[in-house]
Amino acid sequence: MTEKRIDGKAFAARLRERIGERAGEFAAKAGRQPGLAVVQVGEDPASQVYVRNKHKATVDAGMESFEYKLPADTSQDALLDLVEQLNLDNAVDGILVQLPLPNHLDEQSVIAAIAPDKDVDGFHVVNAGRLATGGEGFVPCTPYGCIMLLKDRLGDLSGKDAVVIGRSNIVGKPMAQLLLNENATVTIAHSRTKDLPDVVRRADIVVAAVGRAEMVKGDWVKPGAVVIDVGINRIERGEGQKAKLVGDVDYAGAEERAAAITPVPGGVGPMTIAVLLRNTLVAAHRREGITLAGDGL
Ligand SMILES: Nc1nc2c(c(=O)[nH]1)N[C@@H](CN(C=O)c1ccc(C(=O)N[C@@H](CCC(=O)O)C(=O)O)cc1)CN2
Ligand SMILES: [Mg+2]
Repeated sequence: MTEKRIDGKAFAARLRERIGERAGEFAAKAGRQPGLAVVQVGEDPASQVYVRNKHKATVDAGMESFEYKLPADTSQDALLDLVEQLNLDNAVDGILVQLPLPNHLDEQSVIAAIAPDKDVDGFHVVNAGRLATGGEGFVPCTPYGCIMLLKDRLGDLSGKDAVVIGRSNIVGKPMAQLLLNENATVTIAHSRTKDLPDVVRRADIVVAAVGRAEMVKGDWVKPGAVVIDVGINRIERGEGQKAKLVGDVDYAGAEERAAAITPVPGGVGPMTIAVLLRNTLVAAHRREGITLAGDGL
């Protein structure tokens, strides 16, 4: 019997291995490695971990990693100047500005400054528009990773009833768009949705991306549904104890009814970095005019 728990960590590790092989083939053809520039402003502890993990995963996959760590008081102009410099740098295929930025910086205008064809996060409005209209762009890494896990478990998503809880630009909206592109029937639920438990109970696929610890209860889940938990919530446990990570779904309750479910940690999170490498590989091929078979995976 297939295990209920969807092991995103193992799935992502296999993906990174294949991407590494493709990066080697690219380097042999192009005479250079694919390059990813990651910009971090300030010292948010979670961001430090994610940026460190991105650097390691990039190097392990045979790609070049360019890291820029700027002080928390960096000005908007200085950050925009760096982005412009990276837009013009031929060794850089992908640019990522780690979010969140310190409060005095305007995230939207920083994202807008990234060249769309180097926007491996898929956050630029041009890429959001391409996703919505069927163009060739970059899809945000976390939702793309969720779709990969869903297709791996369910195969064809056509005709499935899907509920996405959360409407952020970086997860909820692109997730809904990707599900629609797979011919699912999609509902986007949010803080003003009426009778949320009943809306969720109708779904074959539940994607929770609200950022509220264990908000989705077990008895909201339709028996046999597939549950994808995007939430990463840190629960402090007092003096000297490590914080506990939980998702947006009550895992123990939901697992009893779901056909399959992603854990936190070890579910969706690791897919984010694997897809980032995939997007960087795709960007490098497009920029060099080298064909990459399939979708790069
Ligand atoms: N520019 C971006 N900023 C942010 C993104 C993004 O995709 N682009 N996403 C998140 C942070 N993020 C990557 O940047 C990220 C989050 C979580 C994980 C992950 O592997 N999580 C682990 C748990 C790790 C932990 O202990 O915290 C898991 O779920 O198993 C990877 C990447 C916000 N910012
Ligand atoms: Mg801000």
